[in-house]
Amino acid sequence: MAGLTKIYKNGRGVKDITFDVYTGDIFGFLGPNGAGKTTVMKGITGLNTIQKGNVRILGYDLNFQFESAMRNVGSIIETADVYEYMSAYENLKFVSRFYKNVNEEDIDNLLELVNLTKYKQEKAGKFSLGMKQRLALARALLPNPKLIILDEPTNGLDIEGTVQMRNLIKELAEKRKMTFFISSHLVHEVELMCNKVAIIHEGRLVNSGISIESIKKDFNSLEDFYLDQVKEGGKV
Ligand SMILES: Nc1ncnc2c1ncn2[C@@H]1O[C@H](COP(=O)(O)OP(=O)(O)OP(=O)(O)O)[C@@H](O)[C@H]1O
Repeated sequence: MAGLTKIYKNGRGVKDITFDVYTGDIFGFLGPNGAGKTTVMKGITGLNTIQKGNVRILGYDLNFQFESAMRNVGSIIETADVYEYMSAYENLKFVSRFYKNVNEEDIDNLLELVNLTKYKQEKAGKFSLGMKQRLALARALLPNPKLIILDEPTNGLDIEGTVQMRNLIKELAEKRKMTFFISSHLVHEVELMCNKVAIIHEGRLVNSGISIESIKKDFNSLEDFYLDQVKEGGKV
């Protein structure tokens, strides 16, 4: 992504966001509330129009080859929307009609993967937030995407739900070689889940695409690094 800019009418938004996510990364996009994470994620999934900048996904230019670019992308942006009046199975079955080559076995495998087999026939409206998040993730995985974009996937989850989601993401990255781009305002969560981090603050990128392992050679924690970086930018 190079120079991504989206300024809303009220003057807020994001400016000149540039970084690369590489295959196999679990890339954390870290920033406080209102920093601009969702705006960037909407920009790279076509949910809002960007005013400037280029986004390439798996070699495809988002401006000119949108469908090819998005064919390999699964995403959950803002809310884990599920159809509450449908069962877990029906949710996946319904959405699977939009994709070629998804069969019953794939749906069962996904339900198993996100630990919802037991609740296959239960209405999603009765699910906990964690279960809804996992169902939404299963739905995003239906087309077997190479890149998964998740906006605050552990937001509002309890400890168990958070651990389950984190382990699931790590498992998918390791075993299925999926690449993740994940936004979060939770520094510890990013430290535990991701291998790289970019920091956004007040609509500007403070730092981009650094390996967390290398950060921890110089800093006690990602939190110390974050505070150092944001201070250096004169922001706190
Ligand atoms: N549709 C909109 N119209 C005007 N301003 C907006 C709009 N959407 C977001 N903003 C503003 O743009 C800035 C970035 O918002 P954004 O939702 O991208 O931040 P975020 O980092 O995702 O925050 P959060 O973690 O709270 O969701 C904020 O100041 C927000 O108030």
